[in-house]
Amino acid sequence: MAWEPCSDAEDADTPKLVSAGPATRDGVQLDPEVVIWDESRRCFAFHWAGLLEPQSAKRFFQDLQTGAPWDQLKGKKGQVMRSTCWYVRGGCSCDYTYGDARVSVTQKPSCSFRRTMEELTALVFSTLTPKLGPEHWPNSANLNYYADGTQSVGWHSDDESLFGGKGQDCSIVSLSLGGRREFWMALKDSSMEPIQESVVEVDLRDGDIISMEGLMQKHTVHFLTREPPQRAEFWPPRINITWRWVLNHRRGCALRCEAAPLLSEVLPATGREPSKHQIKLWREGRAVEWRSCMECRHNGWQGGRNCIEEGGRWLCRRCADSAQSGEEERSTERAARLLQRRLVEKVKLLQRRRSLKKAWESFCEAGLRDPARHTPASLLSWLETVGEVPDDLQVLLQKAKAQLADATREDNVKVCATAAHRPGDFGGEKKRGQSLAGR
Ligand SMILES: O=C(O)CCC(=O)C(=O)O
Ligand SMILES: [Fe+2]
Repeated sequence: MAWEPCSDAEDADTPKLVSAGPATRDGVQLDPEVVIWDESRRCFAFHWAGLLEPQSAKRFFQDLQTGAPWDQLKGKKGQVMRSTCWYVRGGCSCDYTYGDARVSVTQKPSCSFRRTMEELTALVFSTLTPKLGPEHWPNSANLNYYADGTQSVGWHSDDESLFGGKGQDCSIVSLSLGGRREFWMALKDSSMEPIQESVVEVDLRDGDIISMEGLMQKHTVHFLTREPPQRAEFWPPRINITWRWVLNHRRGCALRCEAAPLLSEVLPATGREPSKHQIKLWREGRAVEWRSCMECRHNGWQGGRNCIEEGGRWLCRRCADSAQSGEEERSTERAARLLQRRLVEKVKLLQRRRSLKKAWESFCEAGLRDPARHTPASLLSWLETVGEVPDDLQVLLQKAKAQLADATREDNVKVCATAAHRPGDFGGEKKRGQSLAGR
């Protein structure tokens, strides 16, 4: 079964989703990609590429990398699986237990860590869901630090009773900072194992948000893939923050007796027409087999991942994409060049006004006054500061900013991809990856 609607449907009330925002940055609406819209199971997931702008993503990454009270989680053989940290806010003091780990609240988080988390929470939720008052923002966040590609999280659901996600709608909002990693979601079978054919693969990059809402934690599991140790260093560190709403507070927590309103009661109606069943499966109806990709031999899970047959070879999504993307890349480059030329001309034109010439010169404090030597991102940011982005470029501006942000991130990622796609002799793992308890 790929991901068909189920006959034993869940409650069909229109979902009230944090993801219905609508997310808005600088007055411009940012529409997510629908990754999962399954009304029959009440499962919803959305992806915003680059919701955080690269400069703030970078600053928050640095602040958290050095300032969060990380605890290393170790596997049975003593290897570091990842580092974690649990943050509570708004009066909640609950610990978080999952698998065989209990993540205690840091007794006295440093002022600077608290400040960073509060600032980040405010930035993310005022952008993502501007209609939701701060009093309804999530009261907790789980943070993960992955030092390289070997560190990951095994298949699991965040279905602990703390969040009530087995019986009622439960929203989780996840922010990625730093290196790109692959995030997989799948329907789970009766033994909590992922159903391989239903695996949905998403690349998460710096500044991206992915949400899981409704009954995702009841029906699905998710996973952050691991890269083989031979190429671990090609995967830059990544931080992930998943905000959650603790509903069932523990004994001893001041919020235990407070009847918090259900998030669904305070959220505005979705405004989104209930749509057809929509699952982002990359292979578009083509037959898949679970096997080791013949190109990259990525270890995926249980020795493989979904692959399609391409010219007699079985390739994973990433390798099939790079086999087909030559032409696409050229047209993206061409579009970027045309945009750059247009922006240069605009800046030159504006410099004929004395006040704007001065503004441009002070913007170019490092001495690069020739607009042609600036990147489109820099030209755009100056045009924005002087309120001179032409109307017809507004939409393009947002798109270009996202693309440029992506391209900047891709610089890093290209290094990884080159290495990751180098055929190697590191065979897929034959053993099962991580168990749920060992996540
Ligand atoms: O790092 C990620 O993207 C996933 C983290 C996660 O699933 C969790 O913290 O429960
Ligand atoms: Fe999770």
